[in-house]
Amino acid sequence: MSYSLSAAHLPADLPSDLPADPREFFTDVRVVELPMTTRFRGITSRQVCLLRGPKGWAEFSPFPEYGPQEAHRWLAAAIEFSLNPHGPAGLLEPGTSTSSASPAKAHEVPPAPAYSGRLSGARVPVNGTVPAVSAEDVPGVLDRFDGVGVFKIKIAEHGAASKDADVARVRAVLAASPNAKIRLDANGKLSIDEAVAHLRKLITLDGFVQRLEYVEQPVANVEDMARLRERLQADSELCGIRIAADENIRRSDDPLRVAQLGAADHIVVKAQPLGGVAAAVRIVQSCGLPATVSSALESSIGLAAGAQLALALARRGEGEVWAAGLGTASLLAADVVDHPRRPHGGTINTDPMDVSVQLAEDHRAPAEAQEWWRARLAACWKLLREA
Ligand SMILES: O=C(O)CCC(=O)C1=CC=C[C@@H](O)[C@@H]1C(=O)O
Ligand SMILES: [Mg+2]
Repeated sequence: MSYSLSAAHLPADLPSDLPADPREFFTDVRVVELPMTTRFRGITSRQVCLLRGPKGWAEFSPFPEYGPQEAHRWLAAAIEFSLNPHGPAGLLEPGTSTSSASPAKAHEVPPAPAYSGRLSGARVPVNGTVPAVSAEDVPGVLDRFDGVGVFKIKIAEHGAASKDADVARVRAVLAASPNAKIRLDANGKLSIDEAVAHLRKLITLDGFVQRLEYVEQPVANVEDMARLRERLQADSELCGIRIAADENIRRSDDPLRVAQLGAADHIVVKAQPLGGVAAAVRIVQSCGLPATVSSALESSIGLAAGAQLALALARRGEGEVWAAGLGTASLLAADVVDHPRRPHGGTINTDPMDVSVQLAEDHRAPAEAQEWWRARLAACWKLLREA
């Protein structure tokens, strides 16, 4: 199956008549810097750019190290959301589950474990996210995620050298939350051999195998993911372990390669990096693998696009949904809305929200950051108009 990134990643309903100047489309632009409760992904504060579009606020917040080619898809997502704050219409017909569709390559996919959540009204179930903290800090982190039934635990922050700390952290989560399922995320920081060695150690933990849903991006490149998956399947101790692709989907020029190579049992999709809700749904449909929606560490404004994506996939799966990695407002020590979109009872609100002008002022980013984000917005806008 051939796949063109630019066409498939951009929302079908992106207006063709975008004005030359983004300020004619976004009537208010605010750059904020939000402190975090815990270091995550190497940062202790998160800068995001808030944009008021035709139908409300949206967020543009590619990570600072991403160049315009990658970041312009994030802007497509902001445009889409600012035009469709309740999600693009007519995306999915209920009753056609994306989770049970066949993968693009005939590679045996083990049956999915019990779904980790069920859609309830306008709220979606979420996982808690455990940064690479020390084992003793685990209970404090878990407390921030009210009622969640699954925790995603970061591992391999320093590659294989993190093994002992990872084992201690995972053990602490299993002990502190005895009924929760777990997921691991290595962000591609292990080699195949290191991933196998890590997993051999982790499976010795009480309850690990039974409670593990999947390991997200254990190794970096998609070919290695396929090799590792084959190796796990052939290993009598590790054969039940499922692999999920994250970076191989959201940072790839060809997200469908994951399914074509049989590189994963599961995919992680994020609304902003994939160019919006409609584009992400198309990728899930084309991959034909079960999907978890996750955040890009957005403010409560940006999390709404992820929540709409989770709702769209859940409707298609007749209400069943993998708990989304959208509980990350709990990793922020400040937000830009009056009632942050933090998990309660294991779910988050999916409603569009208004930026609090007061909070946006309180957390206004420094002048040089304002300038940098405005230049970035202009560069990405230009690329989108040329696409
Ligand atoms: O999925 C989650 O539980 C939370 C979101 C999350 O883990 C991430 C958000 C932003 C950047 C990423 O490095 C990271 C991820 O790898 O999934
Ligand atoms: Mg990840």
